[in-house]
Amino acid sequence: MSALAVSGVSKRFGSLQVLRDINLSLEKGQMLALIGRSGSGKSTLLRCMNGLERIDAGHITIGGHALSYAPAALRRLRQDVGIVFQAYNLFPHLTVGRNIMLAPRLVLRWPSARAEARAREVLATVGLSEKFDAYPNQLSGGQQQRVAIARSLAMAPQVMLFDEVTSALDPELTGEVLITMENLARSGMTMVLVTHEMSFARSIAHIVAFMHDGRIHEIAPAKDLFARPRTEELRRFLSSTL
Ligand SMILES: Nc1ncnc2c1ncn2[C@@H]1O[C@H](COP(=O)(O)OP(=O)(O)OP(=O)(O)O)[C@@H](O)[C@H]1O
Repeated sequence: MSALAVSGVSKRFGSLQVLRDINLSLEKGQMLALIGRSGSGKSTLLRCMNGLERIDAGHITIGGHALSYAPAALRRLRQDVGIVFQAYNLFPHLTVGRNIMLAPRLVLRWPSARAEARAREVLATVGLSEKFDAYPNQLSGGQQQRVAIARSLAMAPQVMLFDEVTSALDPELTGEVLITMENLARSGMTMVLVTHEMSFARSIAHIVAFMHDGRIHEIAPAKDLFARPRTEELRRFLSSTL
């Protein structure tokens, strides 16, 4: 059974067709990178995967559950699918630990001690155990992004989505987020990431999908896609990113 399956998905915003007949499937522990020009539909596809955007046609299945928009099903989906954005959106007035404990406390209604234990566990996963009592403004951008990842992990998702998570970071901080994501992949997490950084996609993803005009134009194992682009569109895109 796939950890994530997308079949025949289409989506339009008014008269603009943004996604056209998207099909893909990921096994547990696989990492997919979505690449392509600005406006090709990458973020929209990612947002459809956790119900932030509604699809017009097709099906999305996560961990065997079909996506539906009934409120209870959406709540369940948001627990199963974590999403991390370019902006970390940590609450500045709460410590790192409290930021991470918030969703388990409010959504899962966990008692404080259990939420704290979970927060310490996921903070260790991203290599920031010693920052439990720090405030976000005492951390670097890379550290804040790792806290944002930990905050998502606290809900024990089956799939993690990353939208341009390194774009706001200085290049020297990108590496630490990359290591965190590689460790997650090794632990068996299924992941989808949107990125403009080809070196990031090349070094971290198992599978890369090139989106063009709302379609998956090429999809292949990372090493094949970059070494042997099959279409003129991908060749042109890759040379524009050099
Ligand atoms: N909420 C919305 N309402 C209307 N149009 C939208 C909305 N969100 C996105 N779009 C349009 O859909 C198209 C695809 O946008 P999307 O953000 O998915 O592209 P992208 O490939 O992720 O681009 P980028 O790399 O710039 O983030 C664009 O033309 C965009 O302007």
